[in-house]
Amino acid sequence: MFSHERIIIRRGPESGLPIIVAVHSTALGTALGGCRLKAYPQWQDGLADALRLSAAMTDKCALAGLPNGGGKTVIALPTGATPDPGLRVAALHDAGSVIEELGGHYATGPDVGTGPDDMVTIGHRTNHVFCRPAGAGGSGDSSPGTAAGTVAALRAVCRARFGSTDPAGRSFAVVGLGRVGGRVARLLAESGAKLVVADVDPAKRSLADELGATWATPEEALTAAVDVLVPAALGGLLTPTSVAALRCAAVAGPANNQLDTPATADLLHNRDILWAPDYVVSAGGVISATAVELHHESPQQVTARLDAIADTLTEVFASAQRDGVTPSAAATAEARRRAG
Ligand SMILES: NC(=O)c1ccc[n+]([C@@H]2O[C@H](COP(=O)([O-])OP(=O)(O)OC[C@H]3O[C@@H](n4cnc5c(N)ncnc54)[C@H](O)[C@@H]3O)[C@@H](O)[C@H]2O)c1
Repeated sequence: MFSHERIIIRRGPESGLPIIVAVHSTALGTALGGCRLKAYPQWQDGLADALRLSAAMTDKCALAGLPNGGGKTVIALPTGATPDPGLRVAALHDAGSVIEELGGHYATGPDVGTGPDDMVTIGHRTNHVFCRPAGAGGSGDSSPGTAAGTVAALRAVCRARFGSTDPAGRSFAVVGLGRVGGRVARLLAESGAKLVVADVDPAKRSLADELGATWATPEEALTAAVDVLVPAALGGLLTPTSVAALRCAAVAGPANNQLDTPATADLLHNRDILWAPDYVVSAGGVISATAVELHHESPQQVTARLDAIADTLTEVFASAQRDGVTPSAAATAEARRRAG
């Protein structure tokens, strides 16, 4: 079903590249969604990405309790192309001009292929942009917020699965020790959790040693006998094959798009492994990125929003159990209820 409010597709006048801005919903407020700069076999593949990701942002914002809807910008590069700095600036200016035309119905931030510095460039054409570097008046790195929201989510998972929110004495396998995963591992260790950690980058082993965690290969961590598996690297970790090999009671982490297909949520459910939908768990990033720049909220309000991720998950788990559906289905139903 076609459900998007507005889609603009334009050959950028400065770059000549396809600029796609999809506004899925403004029912709750300004649509939010990052600017993706990526190579696609056909520009239409970029359009498909913009449609899918903008709809997902509507669900994410609704479940994060934000007064916002979902949108997305895609700058579609030809396959194999790496834009020179001049073309990159031109493309970001083109995207900014389209966003400005939307008059505040949509605001953008970083996504695959763009970062906080690029938001400064987009900001030459529009003020409807967030997550600029802290030195440029923005909120800077969103990963501390994502990590804090993830830990709140893990507490809700522990309550649902083990009857207590306390991670002390519980075991967690953290796969990916990057900006978010490294912080999550540290916060869990400080709470007295037992950790197995993994990363493809051997340099991350020093963090494992510092935290007193067991270092493992990503494959070993995935199938470790732990209470909770925490995916914090790339998406697509949960497949029919990997789910069959899991030895954890729950899976909850910040990695985006953890399921290879939506049907894998049923496989987890059938194995009685509690899966916390990733777009609920990882919402701390968009919450913290927009709090200062768009919503002018105090640190206390931001903390309350991050903590509320736990309440949302608790509601999702309860309604899933009540209705005999997966947490994934319950989260989608709740998002639709909130976003109208
Ligand atoms: N940064 C945020 O605020 C934010 C917000 C929402 C969601 N996320 C998602 O959280 C995940 C982590 O984000 P990040 O910002 O920490 O990224 P990052 O690039 O800083 O860290 C990713 C880490 O995973 C490791 N890694 C890559 N492939 C791996 C594999 N196969 N097995 C084990 N480790 C592997 C990398 O070496 C790196 O240390 C991503 O899926 C991201 O989309 C991040």
